[in-house]
Amino acid sequence: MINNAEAWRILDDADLIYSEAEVQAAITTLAAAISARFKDTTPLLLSVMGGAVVFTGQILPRLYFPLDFDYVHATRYGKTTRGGELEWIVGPRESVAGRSVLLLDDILDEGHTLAAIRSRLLAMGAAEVACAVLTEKHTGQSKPIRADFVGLVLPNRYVFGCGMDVEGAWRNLPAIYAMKDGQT
Ligand SMILES: O=P(O)(O)OC[C@H]1O[C@H](OP(=O)(O)OP(=O)(O)O)[C@H](O)[C@@H]1O
Ligand code: HPA
Repeated sequence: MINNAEAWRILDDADLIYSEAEVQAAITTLAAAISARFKDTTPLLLSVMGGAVVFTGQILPRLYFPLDFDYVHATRYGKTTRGGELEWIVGPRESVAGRSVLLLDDILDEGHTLAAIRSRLLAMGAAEVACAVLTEKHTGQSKPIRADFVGLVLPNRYVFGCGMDVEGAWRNLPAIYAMKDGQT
């Protein structure tokens, strides 16, 4: 991980994109939309670790329907700000067969992570796979997947906070920041 001084420098230089209050309002709105869609379904919620940890913890108590909960762990950015090959750390368990699955993640960026997870779940027999993301980045490029539920739209910059890390740091911030242009 980057050192303490570097982490503070990145935060000092960053631009606030969404305040904590805006994030909380978006999660409340998302929770209502997801609850309306799944109230008769009892889906399996799968949190995509580690970035989804904050979003998952904040949205779960606002979801008003019976659900099963589990997680997968996959990464393709590691401690960098550029995506690479997807590395599986914990895959889905066999119990997804026949289930309606809702993936929760912090960010849909280029879309390769959620697309790969969805493919693997469908290959394991999941009946349907929907995606809810706290944020989606407007990359200007086509993506291999669409999210069914999107909380907040992001500019095409490297962001951090609310579960999203910059070189391992600052997942714990309650608001969302963008790194100063040219810093990545
Ligand atoms: O749409 P994509 O371009 O594929 O990027 C999105 C993914 O990138 C981040 O994960 P990361 O690989 O950084 O691992 P992390 O969850 O441990 O931060 C994030 O949590 C998403 O899962
Ligand atoms: O902009 C980002 N920030 C943090 N993590 C990410 N994973 C994909 N894109 C990003």
